[in-house]
Amino acid sequence: MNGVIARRCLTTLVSRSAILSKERQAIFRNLSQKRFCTYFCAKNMLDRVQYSNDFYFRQLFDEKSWTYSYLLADKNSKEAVIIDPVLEMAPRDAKLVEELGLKLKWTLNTHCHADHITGSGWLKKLLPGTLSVIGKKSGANADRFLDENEEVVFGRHKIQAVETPGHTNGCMTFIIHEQGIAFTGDALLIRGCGRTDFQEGDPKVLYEMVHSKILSLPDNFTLYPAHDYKGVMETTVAEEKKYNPRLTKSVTEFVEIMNNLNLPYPHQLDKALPANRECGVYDIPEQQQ
Ligand SMILES: N[C@@H](CCC(=O)N[C@@H](CSS)C(=O)NCC(=O)O)C(=O)O
Repeated sequence: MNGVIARRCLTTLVSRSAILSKERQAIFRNLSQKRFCTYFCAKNMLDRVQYSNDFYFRQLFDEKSWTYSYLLADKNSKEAVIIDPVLEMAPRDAKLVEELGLKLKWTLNTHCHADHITGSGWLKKLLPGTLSVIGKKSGANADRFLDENEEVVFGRHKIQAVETPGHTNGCMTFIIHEQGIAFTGDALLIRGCGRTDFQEGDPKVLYEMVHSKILSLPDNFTLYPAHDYKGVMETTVAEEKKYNPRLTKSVTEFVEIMNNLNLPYPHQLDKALPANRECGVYDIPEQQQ
C-alpha cells in the first residue's frame, strides 16, 4: 500500500473509530512516514517492524528447560529488563548485564512457570536494585503486580502488559508496540500453544485470548515465546495466523486437540511451582550445584 494513502486511511480510521486503544492511536500519530510504513504496510509474510536505534534486544536460552529469556534495554539510559529469567542462568544473565554496562531495573515473568524456577530471586541478589514483576492474577509473590494494560517502563521504552489466560490464570503477554514485538510466554508457542491440562488451564479461554489479544496485533509483529522445543526462535503474527496447526482450527476442534495432547508433566513441576509462587529463590540449592 502506498504510504501516503495508508496514512490518510488510518487518520480517518483513528478519528472515526473507537476500535484502537488510546495507546495504539498515540503510537500511530507519532510514527514518522517511514516507520509508519514498516508498522502498518505489511505486504507479505517477510515484513517485520524494525527496531528503533535506541532499543537493545537479546534472546537467551536455557537448554535444561528449553526456555527463552529476553534482555531488553534502552541504549541511552542503559535501563534494562529481563523477561522470563531462569534460576540456573541468573549468573550468566547478571554477568552479561554488567558486561554491557546496563542497569537491570525489572525482571518480568509472563506467568508462574511450572517447568523451571524463575531467575528473578537470584538476579535481585546478584544485581541489587532489581525488582521482580508478575501479573496480579498469578497469585504469586513479587515486588510489583501487573493489571490489564499496565505499563512497565525502562528508559523511554514502554511495555504494555495484557492478560492472556488459558494456560494459567495469571498469564500475561508483554507488548512493545513501537518495536512491533510481543512476548507471549506460554500462551502462544511457535506453531503451538501452552498446554491447558493443569494450573487452571482452559482451552476455550486460551483460544479466545490468543485470537483477540495476540493474533489481532499487526501481521508484521514478531512474536517471542517462552519456549520452543524444535530450535525455532521467533515467529510473526502473519505466520501463526496461517500456519499454527492448533489455532487455525475452530474452537471446538482446538478444545478436542488440547484435551488429547497427553503430555507428560514437566519434570521440574514439583519444585518449580512452590518456588515460583514466591517469585524464585535466591540461589541454587547446594545439592544441585
Ligand atoms: N518436557 C518439558 C515440559 C514440556 C511442556 O509441558 N511444556 C509446556 C510449557 S512449560 S509448562 C507446554 O505448554 N507445552 C505445550 C506443548 O504443546 O508442548 C519438561 O519436562 O520440562
